[in-house]
Amino acid sequence: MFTQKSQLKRKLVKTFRAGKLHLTYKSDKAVQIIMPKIHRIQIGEGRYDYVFTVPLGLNPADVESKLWLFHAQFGENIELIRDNKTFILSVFTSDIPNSLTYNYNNYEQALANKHLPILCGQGRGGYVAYDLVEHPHLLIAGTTGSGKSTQLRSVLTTLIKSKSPDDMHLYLADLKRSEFHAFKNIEHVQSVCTDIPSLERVLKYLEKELQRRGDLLDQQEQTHITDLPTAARPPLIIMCIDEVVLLKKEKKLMQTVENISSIGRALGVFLILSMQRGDAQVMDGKLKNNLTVRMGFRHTDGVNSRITGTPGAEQISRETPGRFLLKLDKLTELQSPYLELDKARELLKPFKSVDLPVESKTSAPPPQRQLPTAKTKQAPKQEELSIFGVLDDE
Ligand SMILES: Nc1ncnc2c1ncn2[C@@H]1O[C@H](COP(=O)(O)OP(=O)(O)OP(=O)(O)O)[C@@H](O)[C@H]1O
Repeated sequence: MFTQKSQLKRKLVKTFRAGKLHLTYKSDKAVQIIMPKIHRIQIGEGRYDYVFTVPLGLNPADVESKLWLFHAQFGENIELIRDNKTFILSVFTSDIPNSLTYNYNNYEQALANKHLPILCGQGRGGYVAYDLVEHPHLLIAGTTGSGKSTQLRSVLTTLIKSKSPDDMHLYLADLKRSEFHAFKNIEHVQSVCTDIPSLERVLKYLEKELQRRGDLLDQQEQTHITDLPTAARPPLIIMCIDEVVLLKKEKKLMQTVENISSIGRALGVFLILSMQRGDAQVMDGKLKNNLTVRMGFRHTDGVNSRITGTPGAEQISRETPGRFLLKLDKLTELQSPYLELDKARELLKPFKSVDLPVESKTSAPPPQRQLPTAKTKQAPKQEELSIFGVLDDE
């Protein structure tokens, strides 16, 4: 280990020298060179990381401007992150896999300690997942066959497996009627809409829910739903709309979607939207700014991938479905887990409630007349629907 670290250190010092990334003091008798200080070299699985700081007098921007030099020395799979005078140079020794079979057990560590863990995939540094509560509202975009639906399936299945139906409610909308069959009658899933009227009802319900949750936070003098005591905390809600572009002409519905994107974070209501390509009209104004995380699968051209917010997604090869660029704090290339429909059905089996007629589940959101409390958190069973009716015109 010691000799390996010495070799790695020499490699970095050589890079500093080649790029003249040091201070040089000359006197009559000698030349003194002050190199950046290497504080740590950490060797991990599939990667090693250097932590170094530049000496006072050397502009840290010079290091950043010579990124090409680090690439020349360490290869393409590196990442250079700067925090003031300190840099972390990560060198990835394993490449991104071309395919990754979904295996929930492998992701448990990446999913831990997150309110709503969004499993993204595997990158050069290992598995990547983030918390939707910390980074609200997700857009998944990519041309046909690029792997969006598979990713949605994996994201939703992972959420269902890792969260209890008391803590998370899902509302799914699929106007193409091609996705989400596997999620019908799953305990967490409050509704699967396949037409505009049913989606309209759900969004109306969510508008009221936002209002109710805002009132609750006022009463409890809290700013975020996750700050409430567990007993008073309503479940986190995710509204997931596949091919949201189909709603473009539905101004009222889009208004609600926008509204959720603006105020949903504090109130515990989040969006996951998907579309085939970045649509400037849909991705206009508020919505664009509020969808803080983007997954850009293969795009057909650079204009669309820039609208999606994942420039470079047009260069993803047709040969690697499931490959995408994740825009979180920065752009990262990842491979999404491949979860086939049959396998998803198998994984979801334990969460199926009684097999009810599809219509009753798809036609209405749960009839929650008041904010769910610990006792009422669980969505009422379907039989109760007929007693309460639909809350549209409350
Ligand atoms: N993560 C993945 N790893 C390997 N292959 C994948 C992955 N995701 C998708 N594929 C392959 O690509 C095909 C298309 O994927 P998918 O249906 O998810 O694309 P899509 O972008 O949703 O397309 P559409 O918009 O037409 O529905 C899948 O049938 C599968 O063969």
